[in-house]
Amino acid sequence: MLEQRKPIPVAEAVQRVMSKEITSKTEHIHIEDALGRTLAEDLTATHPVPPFDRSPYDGFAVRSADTVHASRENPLDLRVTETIGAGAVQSVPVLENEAARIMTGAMMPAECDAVVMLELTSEPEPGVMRIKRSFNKGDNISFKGEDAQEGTVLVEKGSVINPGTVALLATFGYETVRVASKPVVGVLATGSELLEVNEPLEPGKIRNSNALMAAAQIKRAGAEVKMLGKLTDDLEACYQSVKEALNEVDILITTGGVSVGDFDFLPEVYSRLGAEVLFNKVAMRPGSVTTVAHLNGQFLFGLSGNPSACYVGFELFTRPVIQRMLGNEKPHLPVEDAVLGADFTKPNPFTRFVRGTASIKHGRLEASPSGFNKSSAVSSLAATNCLIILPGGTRGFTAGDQVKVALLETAESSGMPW
Ligand SMILES: Nc1nc2c(c(=O)[nH]1)N[C@H]1C(S)=C(S)[C@@H](COP(=O)(O)OP(=O)(O)OC[C@H]3O[C@@H](n4cnc5c(N)ncnc54)[C@H](O)[C@@H]3O)O[C@H]1N2
Ligand code: MOO
Ligand SMILES: [Mg+2]
Repeated sequence: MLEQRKPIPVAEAVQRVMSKEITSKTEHIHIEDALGRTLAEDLTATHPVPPFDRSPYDGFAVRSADTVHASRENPLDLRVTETIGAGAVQSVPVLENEAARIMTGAMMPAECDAVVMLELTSEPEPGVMRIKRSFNKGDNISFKGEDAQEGTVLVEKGSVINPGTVALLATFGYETVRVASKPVVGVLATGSELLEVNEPLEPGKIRNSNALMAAAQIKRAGAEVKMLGKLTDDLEACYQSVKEALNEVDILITTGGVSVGDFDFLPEVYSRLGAEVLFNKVAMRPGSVTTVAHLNGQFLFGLSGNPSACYVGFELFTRPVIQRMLGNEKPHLPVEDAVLGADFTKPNPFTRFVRGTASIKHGRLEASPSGFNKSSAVSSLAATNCLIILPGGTRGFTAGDQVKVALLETAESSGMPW
């Protein structure tokens, strides 16, 4: 008798995966390699920024008290002590009725408390500057610590390093930074019908697109890929390869062979390995046969062979595990409200994750199915940047309906949205 699988709701399936202990490792990397990696330590201001009071303009540093009576009718002449360029410091004190010529970014002379822009001055004679108005204490100064105070946490652990974060790392002298290690995700495709990408088609065969698609998804999710090749539908070979693969990777993805066919051997492989099968049927389309097993702290994602089902299974179940291993407290896809841009009339008892294209139209998010919509579809995946979530039930949906969409190509993440 064929085993009857019991479908569980998507939220419960995700919960079963995420409730396992998911640990992360960290490593030190060079700042030049930091873009896109995830901080494993808080980025703290190790000194004030700016580190000293400095001039924001090319001009003159003055003592404001000297300028109190300066006006158009009563211009004030100050003797210029020296020129201080950025990187230099004053070499002589600025005494009463003196000013120092100073350039943008240069450290303020200790005795001065205001800066006058070059454009507001004239030079009645060499070595003398003239102003026609008064200045207040603090005018035109970039104050020590105005940008960041020492000890402030500027970027929290778990954040993805962007160019701005890199600027801060450099500012505070982090030549190396502690980041989450990228989990290594192995990809093993199963199926006797599979050809290599460079092989010509033959009757009954297709090229192995899932493995490279999954590899791209793994990279998009922030992890490292280990391509483990493809296998024919042979139980012994599948068992041996999966077993060996587990020694080489943090997470293992297989594609195909998880349904109930005569050559779907993954269920038997999990059983032989003694792995705990968290679920083998999810109330969703596509990807209902997605199976997740767990063995000695390692996840085995048995993604469907059907390309669209494989794609969706990865984004719902594998991505959050990768994100959690990268230290992300909100590891799930962000889900937003959108307006359905086209009819989708075919009802389904299971929740549908329709591959869609979302864009901002007239100030609101609109999402339409991105093409051919079967679980086996590959052609609609290129235009996919979201999954349109259509709840299961007896009715279809029409253009203009309010729907939820899970966004795939944003750096945003969310807490449990299902
Ligand atoms: N009697 C039933 N049959 C099927 C059921 C079911 O519940 N009862 N479920 C269907 C659903 S839903 C799906 S999804 C598929 C899942 O099948 P498997 O995950 O076991 O995958 P395979 O049988 O190995 O292949 C399915 C399909 O995908 C193509 N494929 C496989 N690998 C790749 C690859 N690497 N690149 C591109 N395409 C691939 C394969 O040729 C098949 O066409 O089962 C249904 N059947
Ligand atoms: O698992 Mo299948 O993808 O539901 O269509
Ligand atoms: Mg099958």
